[in-house]
Amino acid sequence: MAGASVLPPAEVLLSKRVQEMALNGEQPPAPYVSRYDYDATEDDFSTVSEIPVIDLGILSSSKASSEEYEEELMKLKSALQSWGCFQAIGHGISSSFLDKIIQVAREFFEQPMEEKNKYSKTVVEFEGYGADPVPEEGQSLDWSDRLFLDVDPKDLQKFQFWPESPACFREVLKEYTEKTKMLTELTSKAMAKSLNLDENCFLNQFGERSILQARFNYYSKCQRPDLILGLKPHADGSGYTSILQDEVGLQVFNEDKWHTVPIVPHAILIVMGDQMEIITNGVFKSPVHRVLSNSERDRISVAMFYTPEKGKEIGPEEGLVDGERPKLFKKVKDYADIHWGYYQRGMRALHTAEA
Ligand SMILES: O=C(O)CCC(=O)C(=O)O
Ligand SMILES: [Fe+2]
Repeated sequence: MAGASVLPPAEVLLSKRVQEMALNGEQPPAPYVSRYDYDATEDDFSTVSEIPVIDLGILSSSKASSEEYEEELMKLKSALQSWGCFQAIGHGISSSFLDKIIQVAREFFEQPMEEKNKYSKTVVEFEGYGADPVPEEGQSLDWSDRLFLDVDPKDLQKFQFWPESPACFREVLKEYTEKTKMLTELTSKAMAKSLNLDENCFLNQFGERSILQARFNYYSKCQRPDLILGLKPHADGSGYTSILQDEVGLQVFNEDKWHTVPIVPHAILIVMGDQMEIITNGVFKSPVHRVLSNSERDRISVAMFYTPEKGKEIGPEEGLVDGERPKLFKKVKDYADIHWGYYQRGMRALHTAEA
C-alpha cells in the first residue's frame, strides 16, 4: 500500500463527489477504506431485525381504548430503553407525501454535477451539498454525498443552499419541515407520557426555538462494499432524529451485534440522540448506528435532526432522578457542538456530560 504522504489530502478527496467516483467505476481511495473487521454475516441484508414498530395514531387519538393506549405506551418505553429507536407508523404523514420527499431527493442527486454544484459547500462548511467537513487526520471518510440544510426556525433557512431544481424541492421541504414539527410534538408528548412525566416536559427542554436540520444522504453503489462504509458508526448529537429510507443499509448496534433496520413501507424511524439520553437520565438509549454500502443499488435517506434551542441548558428530568437512580448527567448546553468535535475524531461525546 502507498505511504500516507503520497495520498491526496482529505481536503482534495472531499472536494470530489463520491457519486462521481462511483459513476466512473473508480475503486475507493485509501481514506475511504475503513473496514478491517469485515464480517459477511453483518452485510447480509436479508436477515433484518425486528426493530419495534409503534403506532403513534393510537397514542394521539382519544378514540383508542385505554387498554390499547397503555399497551402501546409501554411498547414505546421498552423500545427506547432497549433499542433507542422505533419505527413510527400512524404518524399522520401521508404515504404519497413521503414518496414525494424521496422522489425529489432522488431527482436532486440524479442531476448533472454542474446543477448540484450550484449549492455546493466548502470542506469546512456544514450547510449545502457535498461531504461532511474534513475530519481529524487518520479518520476514514464516508462513501456518501449529502445535502445539509437548516430548516427551522424559519429565519435560519439559507436559500442559497436550497435547490431550485427539481422545481418543487423547496415547497416539498417546507411542507416536510412543518409535518416533522408536528411529528416531534406528538413523539415528545408520547415519550414523556410513557415515563409518567408531564407531557410537555421534553418540549419545554427543547425550547421555543428548537432546531430542525434536514440531511439528504445519497449512498452510491460500490463495487467493494466490504471495504467501505456509507456512514461511519456514530450516535447522533441531536435530541432525536427521524429517518426516511428507501433501501436497507442502516444498522443499529444492540447487544453486541449490528442489526439491519428493515424497510417498513412509509414508517419513519425515530432514533434517540445523546441529548435525549441526557434528558431521560439514561433511561432512553442513544444507539450507535452506521450505514453499509451496497454493490447493487444506491440508497437515499432523509434525516431530520431535532435539537434543543441554541444556548439552552438541558439536563435530566427531575422525575427520573431518585435514590435508586441518581443523576447520571449534568446540565449542558449546545451539546451538539461538543458532540461534533468528538465525532470528527471518531469518538463519542456523551461522557463529557456525565455528572
Ligand atoms: O442514512 C441513514 O439511514 C442514517 C443517517 C444517519 O444516521 C445520520 O445522518 O446521522
Ligand atoms: Fe445518525
